[in-house]
Amino acid sequence: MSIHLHRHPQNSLREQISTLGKSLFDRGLTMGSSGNISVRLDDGGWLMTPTNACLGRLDPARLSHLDNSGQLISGDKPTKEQFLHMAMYEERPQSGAIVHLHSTHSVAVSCLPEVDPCDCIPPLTAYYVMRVGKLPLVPYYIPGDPKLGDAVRGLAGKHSAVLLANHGPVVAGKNLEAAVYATEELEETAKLYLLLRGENPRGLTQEQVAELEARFPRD
Ligand SMILES: O=C(CO)COP(=O)(O)O
Ligand SMILES: [Zn+2]
Repeated sequence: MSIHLHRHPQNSLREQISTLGKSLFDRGLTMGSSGNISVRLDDGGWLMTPTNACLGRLDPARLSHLDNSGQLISGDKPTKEQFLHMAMYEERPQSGAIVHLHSTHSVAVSCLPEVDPCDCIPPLTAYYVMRVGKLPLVPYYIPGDPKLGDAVRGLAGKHSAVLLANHGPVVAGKNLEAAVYATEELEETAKLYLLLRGENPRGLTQEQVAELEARFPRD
């Protein structure tokens, strides 16, 4: 008797969401049941992490599968930030994945009184410019507030990453790996920014930033 193993095209994406979620959680990049991940599917639908799920213990089979209007097709109830993710995708047809975390240093920066709301972290390193670029601050809303979607809609066309005030980063990438790399770069640069606070550090010059943007365009 032959065994026919049918591999659903979503299977590897489901596994990748769970593996990278665990990697982020295991390294302390988000705590408890905070944070959420989504991936856009070829048919315009999405896979999203369920609400109240721990990113360290995702079950690939229970991820929320949504159609292209955001209706749940299968799996557990989606993240309460579903509309935030969908608003970001709407503005960014080139983005295939979004990661939202409560990564500590990024959240700390989101609480500082002196941050420039148009650009929360200066261009300290080349990789920050290459992966993140300018980081606008989104005013505070309660988690899951549909108004968060409206607030990012005006920013996400120009920016692949935004920082939610007193909450955390939301980062888009062309695929999940790219979104995770950018989130990690953002968190490390937030840490550097806090380490160097009060030291008047030299950032990259406008010319150095322009050279990086020409050589390594972000999507
Ligand atoms: O980070 C979160 C809310 O902003 C977590 O919410 P969910 O558990 O609904 O994904
Ligand atoms: Zn959150």
